[in-house]
Amino acid sequence: MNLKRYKRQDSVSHAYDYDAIVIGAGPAGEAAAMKIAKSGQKVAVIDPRKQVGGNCTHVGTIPSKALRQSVFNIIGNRRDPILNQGIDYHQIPLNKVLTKAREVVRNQVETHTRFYERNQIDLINGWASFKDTHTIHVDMSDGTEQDITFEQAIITVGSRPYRPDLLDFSHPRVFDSDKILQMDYVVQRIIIYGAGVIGCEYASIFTGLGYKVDLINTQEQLLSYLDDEISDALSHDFRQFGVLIRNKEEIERLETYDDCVILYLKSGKRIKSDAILWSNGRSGNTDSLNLAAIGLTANSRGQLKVNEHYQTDIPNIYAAGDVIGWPSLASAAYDQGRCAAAYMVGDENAQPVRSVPTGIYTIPEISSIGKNEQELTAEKVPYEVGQAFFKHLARAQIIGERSGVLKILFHRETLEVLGIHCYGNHASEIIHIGQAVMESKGSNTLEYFVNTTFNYPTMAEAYRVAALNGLNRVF
Ligand SMILES: Cc1cc2nc3c(=O)[nH]c(=O)nc-3n(C[C@H](O)[C@H](O)[C@H](O)COP(=O)(O)OP(=O)(O)OC[C@H]3O[C@@H](n4cnc5c(N)ncnc54)[C@H](O)[C@@H]3O)c2cc1C
Ligand SMILES: NC(=O)c1ccc[n+]([C@@H]2O[C@H](COP(=O)([O-])OP(=O)(O)OC[C@H]3O[C@@H](n4cnc5c(N)ncnc54)[C@H](O)[C@@H]3O)[C@@H](O)[C@H]2O)c1
Repeated sequence: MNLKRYKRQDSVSHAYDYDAIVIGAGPAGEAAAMKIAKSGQKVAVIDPRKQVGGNCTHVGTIPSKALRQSVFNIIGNRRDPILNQGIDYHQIPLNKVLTKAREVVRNQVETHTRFYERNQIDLINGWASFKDTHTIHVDMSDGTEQDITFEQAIITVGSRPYRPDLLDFSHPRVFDSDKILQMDYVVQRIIIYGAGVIGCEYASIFTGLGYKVDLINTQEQLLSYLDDEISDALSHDFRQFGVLIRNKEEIERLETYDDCVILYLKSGKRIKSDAILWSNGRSGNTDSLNLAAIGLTANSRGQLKVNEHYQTDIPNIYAAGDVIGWPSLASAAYDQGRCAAAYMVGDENAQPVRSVPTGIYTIPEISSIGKNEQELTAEKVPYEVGQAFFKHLARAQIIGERSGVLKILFHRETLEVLGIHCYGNHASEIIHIGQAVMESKGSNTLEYFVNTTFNYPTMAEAYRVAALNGLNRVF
């Protein structure tokens, strides 16, 4: 254990304005603030946004997921002869499709603001930067400035899209994942540069709206950390929906015009399109924090190093969420923030975040937990596969989800569940049944799924079907 305990001196603590300061009101900051407040300490959260929720609520997870749902509904309506009203979605700019998303953001902000109020957490509206290890300077949104002293602090400033100098993001046809939410004109074609999670999710959204998508991937295959079969299924479906995927390509330059952009690739290819969405990575928001004043440095991606208690090299300063890198998910950010705060208030039994499921909201969804086939093969683990195809499930047929698969990877001798991979709608929900079984000591084997009666008809039944399929392969 590498905990550098910061000794709390009661006589000194009252000399500070706050027991703890949280810098950033995203999921990591919110969770940390709640935990600290519930432990009876005086805490304030600083954020330049007038509303809580962080990038997660305003430009990241929430708007992109709500947008995806609107597009999913549009696709469903288009396929349904009764609901299809002949609307030409090509004529609707993206920022109009976002109407529902804005309502969700509003509701989320209201809900979370109440959490802060009920727990008497002070919200300070401004940019924070360090003066020393116990003083934070705030450039307040009303133009004033103030210095606030604290006993401990946690940095939860999140991340922003990485913007290479090569591109002019002020041009109306050049977007990143924040700016795309304001796209107010109609396009027929779009280039997505970067086929990470954001690039793939937006490829689904744009094809759902009927745009032609050129997806430029700098890697050899889509989302290479996924099980190969799932990654292949995604590539196959993307191509079916009209996405032109170009793997192992790299930008040379981008020419921008009033009515189009032209992307030149190092391989010599050129692609002309109406606009480009750059989705190639993110950087931690550490540059405005004046870290030099406390002797901390961030890496080249603006991220901070922490120990297993989310403590930076400065004992009274912690960090959590996107600013510490892996896994850069809202799901994990919340748990990391709460766990870091637990250590801050002296609870040493808190468990750091280690096992995180993948939930990718392409259309259809992808979700997984545990090892994939490539990893198990490389480790020479004697594993077997059980599969359930959605098209054979009664529930899937009823709701019209014909494409999709659930794969369970298990040890062929002990039957221990080693990995679960799901491709198909509701995958991000379905995965949690398998996750619970994998985490339950003593009953984490395939037998659980065989000996359990599932509601019928359900998507969850896929577990029993896949388990029996897998057992039939064991000899
Ligand atoms: C398009 C997109 C889709 C995503 N989809 C998903 C998804 O489906 N599921 C998922 O789990 N994750 C998803 N993510 C990732 C998720 O949004 C992030 O992991 C999450 O927002 C990280 O939370 P955080 O608390 O670390 O910081 P953030 O949400 O980034 O919030 C940080 C806050 O700190 C504030 N701040 C920055 N600098 C300062 C400063 N100097 N002083 C004071 N405040 C400051 C910022 O204003 C911001 O409000 C997505 C991200 C993007 C971009
Ligand atoms: N459904 C979800 O869970 C979901 C959805 C969207 C985004 N996210 C999160 O948002 C994050 C960003 O997603 P993404 O698709 O932009 O990127 P990514 O992290 O998948 O990476 C895309 C590519 O950019 C490169 N890169 C990353 N940061 C860079 C930097 N600062 N400078 C140069 N290159 C860099 C990476 O090496 C990779 O080749 C991911 O970590 C992801 O977890 C999650």
